[in-house]
Amino acid sequence: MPISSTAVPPVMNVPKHGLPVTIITGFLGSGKTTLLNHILTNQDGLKTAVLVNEFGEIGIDQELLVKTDDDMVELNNGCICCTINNDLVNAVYRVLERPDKVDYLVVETTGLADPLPVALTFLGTDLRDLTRLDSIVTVVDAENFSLDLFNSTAAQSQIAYGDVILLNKTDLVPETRVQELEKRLQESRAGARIIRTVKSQVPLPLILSVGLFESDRYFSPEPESQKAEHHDHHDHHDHADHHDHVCDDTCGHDHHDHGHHHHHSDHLEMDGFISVSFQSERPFAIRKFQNFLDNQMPDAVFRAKGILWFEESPRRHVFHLSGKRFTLDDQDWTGAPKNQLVLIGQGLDEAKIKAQLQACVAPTPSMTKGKGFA
Ligand SMILES: Nc1nc2c(ncn2[C@@H]2O[C@H](COP(=O)(O)OP(=O)(O)OP(=O)(O)O)[C@@H](O)[C@H]2O)c(=O)[nH]1
Repeated sequence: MPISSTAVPPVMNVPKHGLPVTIITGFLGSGKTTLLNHILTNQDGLKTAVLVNEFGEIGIDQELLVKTDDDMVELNNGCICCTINNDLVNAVYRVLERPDKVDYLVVETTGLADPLPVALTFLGTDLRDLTRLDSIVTVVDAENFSLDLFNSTAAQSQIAYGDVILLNKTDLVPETRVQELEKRLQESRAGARIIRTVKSQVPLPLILSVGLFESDRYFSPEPESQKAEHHDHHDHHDHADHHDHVCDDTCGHDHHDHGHHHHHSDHLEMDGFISVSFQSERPFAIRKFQNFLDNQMPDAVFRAKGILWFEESPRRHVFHLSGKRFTLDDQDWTGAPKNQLVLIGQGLDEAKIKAQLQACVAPTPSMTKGKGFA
């Protein structure tokens, strides 16, 4: 890869320009964290810093990412998708100012993020001179994808701005479906490099340091293919230079009041998604949790992920649900066992779901005394 690995100069002399950046985007559960793990385990001597932005109060992704020294930088769970964002700018500065040289930066957005404002954060602030936006990589779930995905503007933008599109989870669908999706993706994002993957396994030279990002597309006269759809997405570097949190109209959402300060949850409500987070210091009773999954969890839950602890098992269980499919993989605990679970979907009744999950928690041993349990 064309990235130098020269001896580390003293911190003040580290050239701060030109850190290559790849943005990983893609809808909920498409395989972004899986891709990040693939990158981190195959980075081949490069020092890759990672910024992860999650939707939900609990950061599950940090539990799911492979550990590579101190390469991981977690970004707050605040939304980085809605406007030029100081949190993101500050996090990138922290990466640039590290004493040990970082060769590459990968930013994973939430599954509900529009990647364009994230890109504009790199192009429209002082970061423009310190970083080099290499490409936007969009991960698509071949099993759950549809072009009108939940009427989510973010989901559509993810496709529209992908320089590389990984058509992932191709193991879960027939070849005819893969071909149909390839055709549709090609139509909606002419010129993108589309790569079929299973478990986001892609040769890294195809996605990193590829120089596919064309900033001209973002700051010059509107490209034909995007004209109708993204009319508002251009010539916003003036706004960006202000580094403020006032939402401009770069985020693709349907804002009517452009002057107001805009909290991140507003637009997520527009797309109708909310997240419900649950934690407990006591394990679940496995049959109760099974009952929750089978009979109580609303169909509107599209994505769930968690680290689960069951009374009946000494293992740590990693739980994923995407669409209708769920998996439960077991591992050894590294820290003290506990339950951490995030559910994301449209129109969820947060209080009800929390109460249902609370009812899955196994009674403390003292409560079962005298009831016939050993
Ligand atoms: N069968 C199959 N499962 C996959 C594939 N890629 C990822 N998965 C699984 O899909 C689930 C979601 O993957 P993640 O990488 O966590 O997805 P994500 O895009 O980071 O999810 P969010 O951060 O919630 O948006 C996990 O259980 C993965 O193991 C694939 O190609 N095939």
